[in-house]
Amino acid sequence: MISYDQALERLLARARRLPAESRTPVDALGCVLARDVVSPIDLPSFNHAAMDGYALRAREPLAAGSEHAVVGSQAAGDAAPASSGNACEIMTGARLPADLDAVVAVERTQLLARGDDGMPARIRLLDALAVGDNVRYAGSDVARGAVVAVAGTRIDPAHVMLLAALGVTSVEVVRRPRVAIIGTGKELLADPTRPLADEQIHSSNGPYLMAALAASSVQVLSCETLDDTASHYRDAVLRARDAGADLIVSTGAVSMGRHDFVPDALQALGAELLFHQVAMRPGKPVLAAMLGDDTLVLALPGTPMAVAVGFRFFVAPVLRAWAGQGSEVVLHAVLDTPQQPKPGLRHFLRARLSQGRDGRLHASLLKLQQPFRIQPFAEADAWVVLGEGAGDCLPGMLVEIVSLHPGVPLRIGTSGDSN
Ligand SMILES: Nc1nc2c(c(=O)[nH]1)N[C@H]1C(S)=C(S)[C@@H](COP(=O)(O)OP(=O)(O)OC[C@H]3O[C@@H](n4cnc5c(N)ncnc54)[C@H](O)[C@@H]3O)O[C@H]1N2
Ligand code: MOO
Repeated sequence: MISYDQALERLLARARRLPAESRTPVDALGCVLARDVVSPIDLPSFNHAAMDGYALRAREPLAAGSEHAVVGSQAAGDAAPASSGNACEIMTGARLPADLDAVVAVERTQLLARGDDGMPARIRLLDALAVGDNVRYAGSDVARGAVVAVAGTRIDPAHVMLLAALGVTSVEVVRRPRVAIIGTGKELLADPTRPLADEQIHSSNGPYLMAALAASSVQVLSCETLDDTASHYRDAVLRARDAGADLIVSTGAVSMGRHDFVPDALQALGAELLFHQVAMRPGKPVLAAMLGDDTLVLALPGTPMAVAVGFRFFVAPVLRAWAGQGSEVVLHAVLDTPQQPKPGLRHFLRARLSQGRDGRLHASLLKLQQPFRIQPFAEADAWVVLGEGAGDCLPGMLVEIVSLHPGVPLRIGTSGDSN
């Protein structure tokens, strides 16, 4: 049986980067940039007022109490007016007239006179004013030609705002991976609107994988639920491959039982076995195989936590490699619960996180860790990963933690009762 690290290495050795495609920034949400994005313009693109008030010329600093004639009014969207040399009424976001270089907020002035048209004609400054006061300079946010997002960045709404402000109409992103899901087991009821027979269970692995994959911006091609017939599994695998799946994730029928046909079925299809059984808990019976050069099959054990671990610790790193992203940053927390992991196995344990009074992140293992239990998964904040040689783990030691779902920041409980 190989170790988790060896298994992951074999997977990543076969993970080629997916091709790039062009998308609008909004359509690129959740996709990973294949190339750096360079700004085509300065942002802001012109010097503009940060306040509603008056634009003045302050090359020589203007003293508090100084009086100024006001000519004209400039609102956001107005073209730059001809230079008058006088003060000019101005609104937030309006382009600064070419010869003016400072803005005073209207409430920091005294209005001395209005013109016949009712417009401000003369003002007095309540404070001194210097060049650049309340001016937002062209290029002060982003300079034209600057790299604003690097290849490997996952586009989030903040990037969409930035790209839109720069007038970027298309970006090169890595094509979304195409994944097909196959659930096996004649006990499974896939349609929750139908009544559950005594011998049936609701299928939760398929919906979980659909949700987890969608949250990773993967295109889910299909989600099939099959009985325990090997030929049905082979047909479903071939259907998924022919539909263009980069990855087929199946659940169940991969262990030692009479009905665990997956290893033989994949062999019969001529798949190249990468590994079967990994020294880890949960999820030990996991199998990986290549169907040709382009389709990876990950056959996860059916037990719900074996599926969750398989997704988080095998599927997620492969998705990163396909997107040209490196491995995730390794995070640590102080262990609050003693644990005696079985030597030689990599353990993935569900934990609650809190920020202790010492200001550090603390991980408290949930009591019920059996892999069939789903409730503690929904209560957990993170995975704690214990290595094969972790030995007796005592409270106070630092342990590796991994967010429950890829791409989602760590959820941290608010109890704060750790010390
Ligand atoms: N003799 C041995 N028996 C088992 C071993 C072993 O080493 N020797 N390993 C155990 C481990 S660890 C796991 S994990 C399971 C995995 O078995 P399979 O991959 O063959 O999975 P199934 O038997 O098909 O299902 C296991 C369990 O999960 C339930 N299940 C399956 N699919 C779904 C689904 N879509 N939604 C919800 N629940 C599902 C299924 O009903 C079973 O209860 O094998 C151990 N046995
Ligand atoms: O892989 Mo299993 O989930 O330890 O029962």
